[in-house]
Amino acid sequence: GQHPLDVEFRANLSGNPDASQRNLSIEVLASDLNVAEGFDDYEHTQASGPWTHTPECIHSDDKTEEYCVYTNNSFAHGRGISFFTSPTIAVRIAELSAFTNQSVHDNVNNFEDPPWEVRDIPGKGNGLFATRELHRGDLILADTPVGVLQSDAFFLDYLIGYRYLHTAFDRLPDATKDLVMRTAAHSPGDPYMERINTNAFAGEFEDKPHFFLYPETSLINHDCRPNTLYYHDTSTLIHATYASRTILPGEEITITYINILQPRSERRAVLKQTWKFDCQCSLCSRSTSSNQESDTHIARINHLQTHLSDWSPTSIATPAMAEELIKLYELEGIHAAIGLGHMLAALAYNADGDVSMAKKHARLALKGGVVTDGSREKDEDDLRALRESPMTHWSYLARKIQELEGRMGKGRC
Ligand SMILES: C[S@@+](CC[C@H](N)C(=O)[O-])C[C@H]1O[C@@H](n2cnc3c(N)ncnc32)[C@H](O)[C@@H]1O
Repeated sequence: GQHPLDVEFRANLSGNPDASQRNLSIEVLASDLNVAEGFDDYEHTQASGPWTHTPECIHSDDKTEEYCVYTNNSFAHGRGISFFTSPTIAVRIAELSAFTNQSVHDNVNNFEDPPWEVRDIPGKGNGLFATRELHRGDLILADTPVGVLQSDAFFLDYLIGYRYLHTAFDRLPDATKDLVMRTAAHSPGDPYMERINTNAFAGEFEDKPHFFLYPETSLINHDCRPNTLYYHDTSTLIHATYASRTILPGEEITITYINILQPRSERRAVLKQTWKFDCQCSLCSRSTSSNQESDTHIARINHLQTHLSDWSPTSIATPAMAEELIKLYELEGIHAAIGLGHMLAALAYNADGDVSMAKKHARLALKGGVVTDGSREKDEDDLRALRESPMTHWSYLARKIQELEGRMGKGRC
């Protein structure tokens, strides 16, 4: 599993240079949609599932790849949703609780009395500002995506992909289309594609890369030391953003668009390239010496995380490394990772046979909230098992045993 801080959640979808290298049997990109060859636009006649419109499909010349627009415009009590994805994935989508149990969306997309207001900030556009004091774990907003798009679908032919993108959004209810058009577009170009590029989250869905557009979450600006963390539930499709520390009224609510465990220069380069702004965030605008110190901490954090996640026989991880990691997260203000730090500490202590320290950190990890690969439930179940019964947990003495086996192995040779 990957830690969320290791994942770039937002990335650029248009004009991917890899497209030409992909091994697809497709015609050369046609300059005019009307003369594009090699594609059959056709409608699926055996459409089934929760779709309110007939899926519209595109496929590669050799028919090994097919992608369709699937819309349900009553999704989430009338907000609607469109997918541009493969038929096999659409079958799986129809089975999600998001479609089989409408009540999962009873308390989302509700912005009647939010703990924030939208303000326009010079140089940043709109942003969210807290109107009440928020504490770690408080919900800031939860919304469902209006567009979910498999990136591969665009590699067949960008221009035709754009047309399907338009079909996907045009089929949504008018109020939802307005929400989409109210999100920012940082570059001129196709209005929908630019909104995806500026606002969408990139993630895996059914093991394939997809982009998710959440209209309200899109209002949150970036900070390299954000005061929130977020979870995406792949079953309900709800994206929920929570406070990761105390946020005072009037303070801007921020998330990170990038892996924040990179040095300042790299962070700024990605933000400039993908989101077209020069980052002046709380961290980036500190003095050079303060940033050099932070870069050193970040390098050390990456080093410690790597070792503490290493369960191979050659792992050199120790509980002391986990304690150092937690201190560094705190020192650097990486609040979202505190739960992860305690989880790594719980495992490191248990792997060393220190059951009482393992239990203590398992408790703190559960309290802090932890998500390593997008599945909070999985991590929490594992931590609860560790807290209840450390000696039967998979991690118990794991590194000690490996160390012993290593020594015995050497002895035998
Ligand atoms: C997802 S949108 C955020 C909301 C946006 N400000 C709006 O008006 O709707 C991303 C865009 O906001 C701007 N932005 C986000 N964070 C920023 C920051 N820290 N500094 C300057 N601009 C920022 C950039 O133009 C970026 O492409």
